[in-house]
Amino acid sequence: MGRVISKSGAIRSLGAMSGTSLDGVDAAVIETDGQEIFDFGPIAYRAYSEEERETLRSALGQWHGSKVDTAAELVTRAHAEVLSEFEEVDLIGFHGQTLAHEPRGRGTLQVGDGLGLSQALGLPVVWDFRSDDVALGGEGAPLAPFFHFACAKWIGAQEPMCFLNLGGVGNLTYVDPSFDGPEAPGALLAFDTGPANAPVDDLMQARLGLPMDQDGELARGGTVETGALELFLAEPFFNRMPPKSLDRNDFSEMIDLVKELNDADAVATLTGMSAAGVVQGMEHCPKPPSRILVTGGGRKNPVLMEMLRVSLDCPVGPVEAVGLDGDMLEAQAFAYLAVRVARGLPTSGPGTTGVSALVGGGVVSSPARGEVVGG
Ligand SMILES: Nc1ncnc2c1ncn2[C@@H]1O[C@H](COP(=O)(O)OP(=O)(O)OP(=O)(O)O)[C@@H](O)[C@H]1O
Ligand SMILES: CC(=O)N[C@H]1[C@@H]2OC[C@@H](O2)[C@@H](O)[C@@H]1O[C@H](C)C(=O)O
Repeated sequence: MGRVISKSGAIRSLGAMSGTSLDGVDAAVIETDGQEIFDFGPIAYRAYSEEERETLRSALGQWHGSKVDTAAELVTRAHAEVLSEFEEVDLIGFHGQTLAHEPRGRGTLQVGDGLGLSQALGLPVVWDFRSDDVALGGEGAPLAPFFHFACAKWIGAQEPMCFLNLGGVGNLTYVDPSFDGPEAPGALLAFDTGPANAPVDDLMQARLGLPMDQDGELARGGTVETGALELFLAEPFFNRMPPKSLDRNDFSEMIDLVKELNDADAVATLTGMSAAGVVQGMEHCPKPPSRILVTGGGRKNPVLMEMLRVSLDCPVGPVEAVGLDGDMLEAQAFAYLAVRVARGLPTSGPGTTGVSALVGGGVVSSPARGEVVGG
């Protein structure tokens, strides 16, 4: 059982993320006051089984109905399993699983029952992080940037730099650490860069029954088909000014652009598209960044990383180079954001989601009191 959340001082917060790759639940503890990172704590991972992944996949793009309910139950159960392993935690930040994201349309949907988790675990749970931002006209994503600002301070960055997350979707955060906090205009610029691993994973699954192109082995032997790459870059998304965000399957028709290609060329071309989206996105950085630190599963794909290195004129490397954990950064982000919500601090702003003013989203559910909106 955790302590009562105080108004100041360090909180041990446990964050959990079920990302767009549908691979599993990442969970990680951090100690923070909602501004500074004091320490990183234990981590855990709970993979989805093949059957569970299929259940989630079949609910993607749906807003209600039995598939959504089944997915939500599965997400809540998987989180309860992994989160109950942790001890000495004060607060939980529960992202849930995004099934649909249409910020300028029907909204954004992250499934999983935060109130039920709170009651099962006996701890306050912060959840539904994105809805308020969307309701106020923001993209609702990406939300990790306020945490990236704290990470830049934690690593002692002095110059503008970028964090690049290569998950199912890619997202980039430009951080200028000369500002005092993430709320300051100009401290952050963030947006989704395009699809990252999702199209490669989908093609590998459809053609070869494999979940990913492990270590870029197939792409390494293929050639990028430039015609398909040009068609991809002609998509209106790439001409839009940031902030901007994507749903996992917004670019699922990319697979059609490579349908005539052999497996190696098709995967190489989809990998090249992911890299090209990032390269295009880098043009929006207000100043040239001193380095790009890469997080998410795509940093383990040497072919994708090499494509980025040859096209970008600043050092590109995994976040492990500065002592961060690229498998856990998103879970840590939602642990950090939970503390900000509990303390009434904003979690997004004009530079990160395009919302017109700072927003502190999120719902706080406590086991005793039920649901309380806001921090
Ligand atoms: N060794 C590897 N070689 C190639 N690709 C890899 C490797 N390891 C992981 N990946 C890719 O990374 C993906 C998982 O990335 P990650 O866990 O960052 O995604 P996510 O958090 O679910 O997505 P998002 O950040 O969009 O929510 C896998 O689906 C796979 O495509
Ligand atoms: C709607 C949604 O869940 N978006 C995710 C997704 O995965 C990567 C990218 O698209 C990013 O915008 C976001 O996640 C990260 C954690 C974020 O909010 O920062």
